[in-house]
Amino acid sequence: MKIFAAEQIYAADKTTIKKQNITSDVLMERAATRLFEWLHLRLQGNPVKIHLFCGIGNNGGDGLVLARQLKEEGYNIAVYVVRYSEKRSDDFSTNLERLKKREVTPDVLEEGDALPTISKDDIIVDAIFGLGLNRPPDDWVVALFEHLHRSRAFTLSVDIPSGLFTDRVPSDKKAVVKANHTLTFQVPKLVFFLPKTGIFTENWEVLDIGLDQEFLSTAETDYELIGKNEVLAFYEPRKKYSHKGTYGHSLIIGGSYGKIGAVHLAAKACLHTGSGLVTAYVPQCGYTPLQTNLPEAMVITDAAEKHISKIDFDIEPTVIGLGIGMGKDTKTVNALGQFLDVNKTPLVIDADALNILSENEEFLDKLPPRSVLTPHPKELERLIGKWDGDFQKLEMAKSFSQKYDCVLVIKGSNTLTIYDGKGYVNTTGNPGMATGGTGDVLTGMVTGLIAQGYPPLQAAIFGVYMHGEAGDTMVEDTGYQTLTASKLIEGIGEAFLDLFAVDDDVLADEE
Ligand SMILES: NC(=O)C1=CN([C@@H]2O[C@H](COP(=O)(O)OP(=O)(O)OC[C@H]3O[C@@H](n4cnc5c(N)ncnc54)[C@H](OP(=O)(O)O)[C@@H]3O)[C@@H](O)[C@H]2O)[C@H](O)CC1
Ligand SMILES: [K+]
Repeated sequence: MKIFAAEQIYAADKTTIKKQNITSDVLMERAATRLFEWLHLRLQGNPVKIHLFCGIGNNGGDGLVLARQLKEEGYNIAVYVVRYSEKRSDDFSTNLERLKKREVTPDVLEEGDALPTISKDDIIVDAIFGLGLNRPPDDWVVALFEHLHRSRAFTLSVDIPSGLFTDRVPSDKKAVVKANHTLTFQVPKLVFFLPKTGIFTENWEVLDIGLDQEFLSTAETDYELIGKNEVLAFYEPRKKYSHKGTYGHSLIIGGSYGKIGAVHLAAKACLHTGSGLVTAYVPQCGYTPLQTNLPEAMVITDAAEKHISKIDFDIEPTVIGLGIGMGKDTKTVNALGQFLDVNKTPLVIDADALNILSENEEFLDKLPPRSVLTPHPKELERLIGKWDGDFQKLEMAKSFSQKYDCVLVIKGSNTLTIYDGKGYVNTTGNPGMATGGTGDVLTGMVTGLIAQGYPPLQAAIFGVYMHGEAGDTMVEDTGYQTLTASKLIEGIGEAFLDLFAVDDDVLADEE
């Protein structure tokens, strides 16, 4: 699903209004009707008090229309206009009049006014600011946000939590409404997925307001949300007359004394993702544990006992997963530099190899085109430098990826894959995966996909999705705390099966 920038959403509005020959007022009515339906389906006439806080623009207008529809259905509402500006949008004014005709006159809240009492069992609808926010809210509006938060009432934000910009991180956390749920129009917003801005809404949901389909499908966006539909398009079925050679030979290079487990995890994940053959290249201390515990993998050993001292092998791998558990011994650093001088095989680079690249920038020029780099935030910072906010981070990551022609997989709760100026936001995964070894599993999976012929970008996006899906499958049995990297590998098969599983709801409809 595409993630549109705010200007594109405004443009989609305009096109829709023109092509459907409607007024903006009709579009607002449609948007607010979706909000009403959502609430009404859940509340079923429950007399709970609903406090609707409306700004003076179209976000506020949505709130006023919702208030009118709730009133008509007999709900217990209180409506407030948060008068943070003298201006009013036309559709706001039209809907204020319509509401007044139904004998609902909102309380106007201005600087210095007493704030309404809200009980924790009430519901708050936040329609104060939407996509039009262009500067930080005034202090008294921030005080109102804090008041809403202190009430601990369920807070439903319209389109976006008020105070959240679409293109920058707010400098003051208090200046944003903390939403329990956000009902966003037509398309998800990028800020729902970034670490410093995603925290303002616990959940979000898209409401289809019928914006012009042609506009939505043809517009180019900088970001895309990756779910099952998107990765299914990449999936390559296994062929009947195939053999292990058809699915490539992955070489996993890494490990050092005390960190052979990382290679074990990556190699095993690589096998479970479908690589035809997997070989591990490790220091000698890794030979026995790997041969004993992972019989499907072959093992080549370095001359040194405890760390990699020279990368030298006589096989022709399709792809190499490099760096897990490798350490940064001087000999290992030299070995990596010499290896990169001659290597032409596609690479997936993680962990210590990334840190070595950060400390030896000249190595970056030696990477084969479209190498996949999988840093966690600290490793990313070492690679691209310090950033100021999530948006600068993304721009810096895009420049880095362009400069070195590499696919950058920024690991996090919504892992973001960057390539060729675009970002792909993953939707699978859970906090149970924040545990040692899960990164090694990802490296193995992406390597295994490239081995089978998936182009690096698709392998990265698909691998990240499947990695999260495996976690989501397994966590149902284990719970967050007990979800280990080994468990994740067990879930890879389920993740593949899930790609083709028919929804229970669909089956029920057919019966
Ligand atoms: N296609 C859709 O998704 C539809 C969305 N709708 C809703 O429309 C809003 C966007 O509405 P808009 O009127 O553009 O913007 P806001 O309501 O967010 O803001 C109103 C004005 O407030 C001013 N502003 C901005 N920041 C501040 C501030 N910190 N303090 C005071 N005032 C501020 C600004 O005007 P200025 O001229 O003063 O700069 C804003 O214009 C969208 O989010 C949806 O909820 C439609 O209803 C249907 C289609
Ligand atoms: K809002």
